[in-house]
Amino acid sequence: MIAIGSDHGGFALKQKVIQYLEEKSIPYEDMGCHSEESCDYPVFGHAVAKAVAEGKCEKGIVICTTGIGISISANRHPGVRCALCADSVSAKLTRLHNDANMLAMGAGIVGENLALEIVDVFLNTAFSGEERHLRRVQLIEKI
Ligand SMILES: O=C(CO)[C@H](O)[C@H](O)[C@H](O)COP(=O)(O)O
Repeated sequence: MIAIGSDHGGFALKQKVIQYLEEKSIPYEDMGCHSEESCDYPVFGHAVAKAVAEGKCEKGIVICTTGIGISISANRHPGVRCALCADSVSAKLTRLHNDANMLAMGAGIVGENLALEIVDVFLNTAFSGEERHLRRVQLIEKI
């Protein structure tokens, strides 16, 4: 199950990502927002991160205008590793190396086609599991 959320700045792109998830028959939970009316990105960053941190959803996708505020919010949750990606190489490497469990994107930064490519790579790349990467991920959690 993928948790997905955005603020008003990411709403339109969130709907495109949802369309992609539906086309691929990937189950998801839309945690809002539900229109382009102005709202506050931390509300949705926290909601998606909570679902991931509690294990209710395997991964999360969050979108705001820059992707910055919503990723900062998500990364306050222990156990959440939210990667802000604007290219598919970063999306691949953050799965392989960081075992990122959340993806953040900026709707004002990436276009629709690139965003869907990033989502596709993020969801279809497994953590490498290599010892050095595992050790570093464990060190992230050990603050
Ligand atoms: O990018 C964002 C946070 O990092 C948000 O999506 C907002 O768009 C941004 O903070 C600007 O706020 P505004 O209310 O859309 O002017």
